[in-house]
This record gives sequence, structure tokens and C-alpha cells, in this order.
Amino acid sequence: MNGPIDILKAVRSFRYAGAGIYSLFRYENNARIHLIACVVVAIAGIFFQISTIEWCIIVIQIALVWAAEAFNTAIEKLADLVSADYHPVIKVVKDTAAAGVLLLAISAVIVGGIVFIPKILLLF
Ligand SMILES: Nc1ncnc2c1ncn2[C@@H]1O[C@H](COP(=O)(O)OP(=O)(O)OP(=O)(O)O)[C@@H](O)[C@H]1O
Repeated sequence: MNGPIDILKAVRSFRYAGAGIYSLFRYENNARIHLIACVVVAIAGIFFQISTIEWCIIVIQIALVWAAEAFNTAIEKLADLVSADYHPVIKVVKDTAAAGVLLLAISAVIVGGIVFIPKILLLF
């Protein structure tokens, strides 16, 4: 882009991104599951009074899973547009995009375990 920064264009981009976030949580089942998991983790974080650094790591993990879910959904929609019928390449594209979400979800569960399991054990 040449010339000064276009603030209005930046604001419009935020609005479009906001619409994407709305549609993600409104229509995508997996994104809703991640949202519920996030609320549970936030409640646990408050209950166990986790440290600032633990909050930072958990927030990064949650954002990674949500971002992966957003990219996965975008790829799925594009794939459906490119080929509504079965196609072996579409299968690989969708499965690989889903694998990205799964890998980050596994890492989030491991991080959650490392942070919360010792605190849960202390309750007994
Ligand atoms: N057009 C297609 N060609 C080949 N395989 C497909 C196609 N559409 C879906 N699949 C296979 O079915 C799986 C599920 O695809 P689908 O698009 O239903 O995603 P999903 O995980 O059920 O997500 P959502 O319910 O949010 O759409 C894919 O991972 C892929 O293996």
C-alpha cells in the first residue's frame, strides 16, 4: 500500500474479522465445544488462583486452538465450494486441516493437565 495508513480500512477489516468470529461460534459445533472448554478452564483458573504466567500460557493455548479451528473452518468451506462431490484430494485437504486442530487441542489438554492436575490433587 502507498500513502498514509487508512484507519477506516483497518476498522472495516476488524468488522469483517468480527463477523468471522461470530459465524465460527454461531454455526460450528467444534468451535462451540472449544468455547465451553474455555469457560470451564477460566472458572478452574479463578478457583485455583493460577499464577500470571499460567494464565498467559493458557490464554495462548486457547487462542491457538480457536485460530486453528477458524483456519480449519475456512479451508472446509473453500473445499466444499471447490468440490461438492467426493474427491481424494479434498479428503487429504480436509483431514490435514483437521489434524492441525487436533494437534493443538492435544497440546492444550496436556498444558491443562500440567497446570491443574497438581492443584486438583492437593484438594484430596
Ligand atoms: N468432498 C469431499 N471429498 C472427500 N472427502 C470428503 C469430502 N467432504 C468431506 N470429506 C471427508 O469427510 C470428513 C468430514 O468432512 P466435513 O466437511 O463434514 O467436516 P466436519 O469435520 O464434519 O466439519 P463440519 O461438520 O464443521 O463441516 C473430512 O475430513 C474428509 O475426510
